Amino acid sequence: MTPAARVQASIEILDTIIDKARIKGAPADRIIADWARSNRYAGSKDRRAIRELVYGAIRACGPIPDTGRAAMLRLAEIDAELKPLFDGSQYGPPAIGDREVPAKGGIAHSVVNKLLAASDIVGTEAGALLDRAPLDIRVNTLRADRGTLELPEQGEELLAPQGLRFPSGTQVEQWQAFREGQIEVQDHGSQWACSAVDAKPGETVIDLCAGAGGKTLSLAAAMDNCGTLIASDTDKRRLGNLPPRAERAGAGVIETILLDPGKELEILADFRGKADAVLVDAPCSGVGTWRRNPEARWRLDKAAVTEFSLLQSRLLGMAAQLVKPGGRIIYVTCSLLDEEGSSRIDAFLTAHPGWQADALDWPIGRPHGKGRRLTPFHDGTDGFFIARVTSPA
Ligand SMILES: C[S@@+](CC[C@H](N)C(=O)[O-])C[C@H]1O[C@@H](n2cnc3c(N)ncnc32)[C@H](O)[C@@H]1O
Repeated sequence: MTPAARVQASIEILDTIIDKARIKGAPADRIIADWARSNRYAGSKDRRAIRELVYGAIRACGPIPDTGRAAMLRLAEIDAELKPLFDGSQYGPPAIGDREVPAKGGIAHSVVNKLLAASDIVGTEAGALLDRAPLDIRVNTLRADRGTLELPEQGEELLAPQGLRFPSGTQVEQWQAFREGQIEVQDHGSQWACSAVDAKPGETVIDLCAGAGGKTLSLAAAMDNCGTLIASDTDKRRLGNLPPRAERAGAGVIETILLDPGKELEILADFRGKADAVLVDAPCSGVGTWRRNPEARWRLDKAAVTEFSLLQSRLLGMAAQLVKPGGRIIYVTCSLLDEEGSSRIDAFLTAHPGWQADALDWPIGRPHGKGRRLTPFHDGTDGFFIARVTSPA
């Protein structure tokens, strides 16, 4: 494909992304993958360049743009090499008209900006939410150790004991160490969220919202495959991705349990009052992951945040019934909105007298409410709120 044809293809993909974002349909990643599947003439270099252009344009726009072309024109305002590619050539985008207006820049639409400001996310702190994320891995101690593992590239050692950082886009999935389960892709902040669980061999630990098990695998390593580790979720497809990952990682201790929304506690009845720790990695708006999903901000509205906050409180209430006396709940969201973070823990502590928030005394993040906040700007991680509360003994 010519450079101009790549720009035009990106504009068409952006049109679909914008349409789908308006109706909260398919995410950008899936739309790009679908496009690649149905346009086989695009080689790997074309696909990579198109992906860069699409994500570049999404990052460059603040509120949702009217069209893919307006989004690309916005990117052309900050990337001087793009403008000449609007050349009207075959398969390329038509020349830029005198009256054409690029989409607006900024962080997000005004409602989301207000939500961020209400949680003290402004200025450079807000801008960093749209940076490109590096590629962090966790060395899986069930199969290797950071001190001795040899990798094709030397990563930067991170503060998390098994964390290494590589440049964005490093294809670690192609490394032998990945195929052999010696490393897992996991954001540095997510590694700290797991360390808040402080899971020990022999304990009973429930990862209530396990998804595809990114954090469960880390808990299995911390437990040295010894004890009871339950990975539950209401999403069959996500949870179904966990067993093959666990096998690759040698994490034999994990048991998956599919939950029925509304009947979670019935299904987990055997564990009531038995868990040493319950990790609630709750569904949230994902504000802290905009570096990876910048288009998620076009889908966010106040009603969605309120809906998430209700579910988050319900999950915390469930977790309280699962822990044994003296047990702990670790609450994590990859959001920086207080309504999904510190306010949920405040509400939990008010509704559960006798429970106490633990200090998470770490070399990363800052205290925030009764927990800790990690941000792309300060910590170079995804944005997280992390808190640990302990029940009366
Ligand atoms: C932030 S994601 C979890 C990510 C996962 N822990 C990881 O590290 O990859 C939140 C998960 O909560 C799940 N979920 C939503 N409602 C739930 C419920 N009522 N009970 C348990 N899990 C739920 C979603 O399906 C989603 O997989």
